[in-house]
Amino acid sequence: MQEPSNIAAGLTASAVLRSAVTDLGVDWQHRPLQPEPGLAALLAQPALDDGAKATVVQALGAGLIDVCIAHGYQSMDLVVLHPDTPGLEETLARFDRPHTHADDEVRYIVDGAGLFGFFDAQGREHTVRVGPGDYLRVPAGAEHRFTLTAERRIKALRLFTDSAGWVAQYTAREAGPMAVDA
Ligand SMILES: CSCCC(=O)/C(O)=C/O
Ligand SMILES: [Fe+2]
Ligand code: NI
Repeated sequence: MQEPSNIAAGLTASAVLRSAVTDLGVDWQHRPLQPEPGLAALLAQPALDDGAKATVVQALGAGLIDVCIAHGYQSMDLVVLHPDTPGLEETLARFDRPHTHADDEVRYIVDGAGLFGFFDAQGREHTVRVGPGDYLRVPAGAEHRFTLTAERRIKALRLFTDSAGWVAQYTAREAGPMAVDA
């Protein structure tokens, strides 16, 4: 049984993190995921073929139509990363360096977990661990980075205004490796 002081400390830390991330313009919500059994079975698979990815987007994308309308997102896809993803570490190396994007970075996590780091004006990093049901919208130009937890597994819907090229523009910030045990 946690001591009340620890519970209070935990709640305070969470509120401080949420406040810091929100102050950076990041929209961080929890939208509970309630997949029907067939979809849950798909999400439980490590890898998905294109047909299965399209099924997931079709089933869960409708729940995000409000943000598509509010922010003009035109397309959606599903990113699937798992331990046997070819070139996984090289892919992660592209995103665990502080960077920005010319477009919003919008992710709805539907399986697995990930870690986003956000940098404030004082150069402090605020790390958010996301899991199923977590929705994040990182506004264009907001400095961040991303990696996977030790589980090396995530499935996330990605919403785009323009999916022409999801390019990371690296900033000059020096940052050590992200702690993956968050
Ligand atoms: C799970 S999204 C893959 C990482 C990515 O697209 C990005 O830009 C992270 O900052
Ligand atoms: Fe990014
Ligand atoms: Ni939930």
